[in-house]
Amino acid sequence: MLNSSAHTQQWIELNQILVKDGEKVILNIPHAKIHFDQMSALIGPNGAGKTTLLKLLHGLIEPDTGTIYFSNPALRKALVLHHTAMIKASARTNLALVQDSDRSISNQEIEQALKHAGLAHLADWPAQKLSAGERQKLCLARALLQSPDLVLLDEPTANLDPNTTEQVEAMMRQYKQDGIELLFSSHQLAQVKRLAEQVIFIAEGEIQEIAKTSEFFSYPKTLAAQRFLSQELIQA
Ligand SMILES: Nc1ncnc2c1ncn2[C@@H]1O[C@H](COP(=O)(O)OP(=O)(O)OP(=O)(O)O)[C@@H](O)[C@H]1O
Repeated sequence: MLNSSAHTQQWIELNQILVKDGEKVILNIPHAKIHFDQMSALIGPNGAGKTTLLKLLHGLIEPDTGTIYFSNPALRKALVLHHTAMIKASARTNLALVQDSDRSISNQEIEQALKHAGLAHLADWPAQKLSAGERQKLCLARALLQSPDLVLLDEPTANLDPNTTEQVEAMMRQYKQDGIELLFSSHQLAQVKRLAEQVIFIAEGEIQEIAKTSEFFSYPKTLAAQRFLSQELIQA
């Protein structure tokens, strides 16, 4: 049984989860309980199942078998995927799309969100012309407008330069300070050490370890994690 720290309030419990594509098993999680009082990072090799797990936790995809329990069934979740499509319209219009699903979001809140994301000067700019970093900030702002309790982020700073990475990380820290729980996937282990208090390590579709970040990097328990980390050290 995989269990993250036991003294927390919000958690998600996965039981007998299988996600398949035809005969191919993409996720196989007999049991895991993930607590969300800490910023959490989802790490693992390419193709391990990180994006699929984020989509599953969000509810964007259903498991083939198994159940997912939330400590709070009304938990509001937002998902920021690595490549988010933009419609051919301004940054403001793309942000305002959230009003389609939540009519209570005011135009004033849209303007505030643009400002907080540092995008006020680009509000009328075509979204397709935004840089990767500006797009990502827009996606984070869009997630925040949904008043989520938990934000799931898929590689939030992939392809971003160090300065923009820092800005996105600052937004993530701010979320956390505002009481929003965060789970992000990343291939940047230095970033994971900087931001995350808890690591969820996944390999070959299976959650192998859930541990405090410092413990995971100092004393990885599973062979899969030891191999993963030693390869990273060789590549560094
Ligand atoms: N819609 C899909 N249909 C079929 N197979 C899929 C689908 N989505 C993902 N897969 C497969 O599931 C496995 C896990 O993919 P996933 O994108 O979740 O991994 P990941 O850990 O996020 O990878 P990466 O680090 O490379 O982004 C891969 O083998 C992938 O090819």
